Formats: sequence, C-alpha cells, structure tokens
Amino acid sequence: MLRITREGGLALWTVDRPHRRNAMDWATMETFARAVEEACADPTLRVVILTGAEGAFLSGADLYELSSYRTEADGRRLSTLMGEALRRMETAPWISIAAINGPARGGGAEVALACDLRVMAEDADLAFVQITWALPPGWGGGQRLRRRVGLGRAMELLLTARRIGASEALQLGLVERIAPAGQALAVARALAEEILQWDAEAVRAVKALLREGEEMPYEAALAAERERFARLWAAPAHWAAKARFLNRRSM
Ligand SMILES: CC[C@H](C(=O)O)C(=O)SCCNC(=O)CCNC(=O)[C@H](O)C(C)(C)COP(=O)(O)OP(=O)(O)OC[C@H]1O[C@@H](n2cnc3c(N)ncnc32)[C@H](O)[C@@H]1OP(=O)(O)O
Repeated sequence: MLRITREGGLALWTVDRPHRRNAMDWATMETFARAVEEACADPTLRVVILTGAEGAFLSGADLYELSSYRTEADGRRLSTLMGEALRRMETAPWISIAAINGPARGGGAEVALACDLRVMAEDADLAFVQITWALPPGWGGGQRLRRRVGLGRAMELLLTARRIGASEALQLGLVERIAPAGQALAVARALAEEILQWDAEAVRAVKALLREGEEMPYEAALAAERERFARLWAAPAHWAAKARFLNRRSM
C-alpha cells in the first residue's frame, strides 16, 4: 500500500504497511514504480517526500510474501522492478526527499540512498542487512553506497550489516539533515519549502547537472554545467529576480 497525497507542487508518498514495518510487497513495489513513472509525466510536480507509516521508514522487501518466490527469475524480477524504479527516480525532474522516521532496513536503506536528499530522525537507524539473508544489495544500494562513502566504508557497512545511527549517518554523508524524534516528516516538509521557493527550472537544472555529472568525464560535466548556466542566464526568471534586486529601492 502506497498512500499518495498532493499539496501543490509537493507530493507525499507514504508506504503504509505498519504491520510489516512498511516492508514492500509486490503490489506496493508495482504501485511505487507506476507512481514514479506517472510523476515523471507531471510537469507540475516539483518535490516528492517519501516516508513510512507509524514510526518506521521502510523494512525492505516483504520477507513473508517473497518466501514463495524462489527462482532466479523471481530474484531478477525483484531487483529489476525496484532497481529500475529507483534509477528512474534519480533521473526524474523532481526532487525526492526521504523522511527517515524509523528503521530503514535492507532495500529500505537502498530506497533512502536513491533519493536526492535524506532527513533522518535522531532515533532512526539504517542497516544494509542483505548479507544476513545471504544476499548482496539488489536495488542499487551497493553502487550508491560506494559512490557516497567510498569503497572501504561501503564494504564495511555491507559486510557487517551493522546499524548506522543518525549522527554517524550525517558524519558519513549518508543523510543531509537530522530531525528530533518524531519530526522527520516535519523537517522534510520544511526542506521541501526551502526548495519550492526557487524557480522550478533552476531547481531542475541543479539536479540534472549534478546527476548527469556523476556519469560524465570531468571536463564534459564542466561543459554541460556551463551550458545549463548559459541557457538559464537568458531565462525570464533570472531577469525577474535581478529586477527585484536592482529596483528594490524604488519599490
Ligand atoms: C532487495 C530487497 C532486500 C532483499 O531482498 O535482500 C530486502 O530488503 S530483504 C528484507 C530486509 N529487511 C529486514 O531484514 C528487516 C527485518 N525486520 C527487522 O529487522 C525489524 O522488524 C525492524 C528493525 C524493521 C523493526 O523492528 P521492531 O522490533 O520494531 O518490529 P518487529 O521486528 O517486531 O516487526 C513487527 C512486524 O513487522 C514484520 N516485519 C518487519 N520487517 C519485515 C519485512 N522486511 N518483511 C516482512 N515482515 C516484516 C515482523 O515480522 C513483525 O510481524 P510478525 O507478524 O510479528 O512477524
């Protein structure tokens, strides 16, 4: 069950399976993948906050449901469905914010890493527990972790499955903001408002240049950034902002 609510340019996506600490069953994964695609076709959507119901973030895949899907093809379906949906979210024109309001385990930790930004409650924790199930990460969390914390730390976190508390997550660069217990969603909303105040095209350009730059050689990424700057330099929103400053004394 994925509950979606909309408030202007902001959408709130809540995985609502508290009886399973918000583990994702097939239906929830398919709904999530569809929601990502539909959101990418909605030019009015600017920020998506993703969270879990009732004090847990996401507990990964639903271990009960998946216990009857044992073939390699089932594993490929599981890794492909969510792996591709998370990659689509990374390249989406809207900003994704994970409000980590409780335990994020396994695939749940991978979903958090695939978001553009993360707000973590001080009493929440992350754990990449796949190894405890005799598995590597399946939803892209290994590559995202390595890029974010480096090879050695990624290896340590994946091979120990240890819990990462909020202060360590912030120190490792795994999350961008810490919230008081019970306030992850409120702090994520405040972060969303900080982003929504800016010109939509400029926000999209910042995400695009940072995301595409991850896949480019340095010189090409610098050139792409310069091009995006040049295009928005001529945009009306830029000159309207400048006019407000230049004419502020006469306003
Ligand atoms: C690529 C996906 C990846 C993979 O397939 O490799 C995965 O994500 S596999 C799943 C990885 N997730 C886990 O291993 C997390 C397991 N759960 C826990 O560690 C805890 O439940 C925790 C920390 C999330 C919450 O602990 P708490 O003490 O608050 O609650 P309980 O443990 O009592 O759980 C309550 C209730 O929820 C059920 N539950 C929790 N997680 C899952 C899950 N992933 N799938 C199915 N069900 C889950 C738990 O079994 C309890 O229900 P009950 O009916 O009492 O069994």
